[in-house]
Amino acid sequence: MKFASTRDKNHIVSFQDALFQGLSPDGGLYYPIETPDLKSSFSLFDQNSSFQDIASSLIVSLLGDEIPESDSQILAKRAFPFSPELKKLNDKINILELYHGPSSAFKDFGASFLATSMEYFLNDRDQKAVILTATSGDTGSAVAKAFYDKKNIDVVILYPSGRVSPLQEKQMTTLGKNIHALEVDGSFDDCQRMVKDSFTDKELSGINLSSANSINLGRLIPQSFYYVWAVSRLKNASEVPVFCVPSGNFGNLTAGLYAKSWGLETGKFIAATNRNDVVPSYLASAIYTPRASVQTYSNAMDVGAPSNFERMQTLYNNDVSLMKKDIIGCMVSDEDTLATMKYMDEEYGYAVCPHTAVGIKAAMDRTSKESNITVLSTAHPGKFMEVYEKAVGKKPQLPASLLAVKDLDKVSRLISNSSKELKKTLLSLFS
Ligand SMILES: N[C@@H](CCOP(=O)(O)O)C(=O)O
Repeated sequence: MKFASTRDKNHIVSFQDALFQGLSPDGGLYYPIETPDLKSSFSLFDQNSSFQDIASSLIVSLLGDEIPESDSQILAKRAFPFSPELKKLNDKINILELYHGPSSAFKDFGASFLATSMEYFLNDRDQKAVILTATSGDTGSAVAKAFYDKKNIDVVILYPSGRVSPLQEKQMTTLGKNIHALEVDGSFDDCQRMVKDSFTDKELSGINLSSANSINLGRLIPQSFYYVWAVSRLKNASEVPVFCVPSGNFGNLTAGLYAKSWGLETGKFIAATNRNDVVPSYLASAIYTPRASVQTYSNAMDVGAPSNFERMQTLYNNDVSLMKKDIIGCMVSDEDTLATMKYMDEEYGYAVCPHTAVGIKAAMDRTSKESNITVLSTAHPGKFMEVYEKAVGKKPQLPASLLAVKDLDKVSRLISNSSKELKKTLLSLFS
């Protein structure tokens, strides 16, 4: 499979180049130019197919010209020593738990595959890489875990000061070694802008920069694998599954749309956002107006200019009516988010994080129209202890990954929200 830039369809690269460039030099995002028909491979998967088997088969189908079959099995095994879990909530709603990996969030699937495949290709290349990542909370912690102590790779994480949960911050700032945390006096959108500016800055061309955000295809492609895994578990349902995806930067949703374009049998996708609802607004008005993000209880989705919107527009030829055939937008308020967390505890004895609550509320509002909805559960509720306590009135249980960092001291460097200051910092660290 080959990949082109969303800003120039004639700029075509291999997977390996897309992986190490992160962003295309013209500022666009790489997208798959081919649309393989994988229906027949999908039909072979069932309840007994493990996540690793599905991942390895998709690596061959999608990236087989660069990763041979024998290596795909090794890569899948190395990248995914954890798996999604599917839980039935009621007759109409299932929950796809994606937080059983090392940082307790769905980003582990993408981050772990990215780190594993970069290490795999770096073995053949005589070079070092610096991974620059913007995070509103979950990406940074997953990337820190996935790349920790990897040879020839340094990671720089930019996060908005005071706008990630205390435990997310601990996950990013306590590892040390090759993981550098920059606390930015600004919003996630500032962090994302600063990262993108660095990719096109000629003075930084001496540093081999790449990204671990969903702008990097190596992060995005593996996120499609769990949709395929979920459908393999939901095969006997009378209706095809509708996926409800809590969305911020829209990488998770875009990965699902790609899987559908490759022949995965799904219904529509519900794009569930918090008050940062630029995509639902676009679907309603056909006018795209990115804007400064506002702070909400579902902080990892506080994104005012979602990166992957560019890929979504390319997929649907900039045609909003085509996009609306596949995507339903839904905005969930902070009040409803907290109320849903409480409701889930009282009604089902099931703890959910604020982002998953946004998805569940959006799904519950659609059950009069859809009867087989799978909500992607994005993170362990323990990562958002303070919001959980506020909503439910008790503390969530913490998984081992969070207990391990809870009492460690954070080490971060505070910088302003200027691309110039980031440049200075990168040059001082890596030249
Ligand atoms: N929600 C994200 C924001 C970055 O999104 P990404 O999927 O492009 O990495 C986060 O938790 O950092």
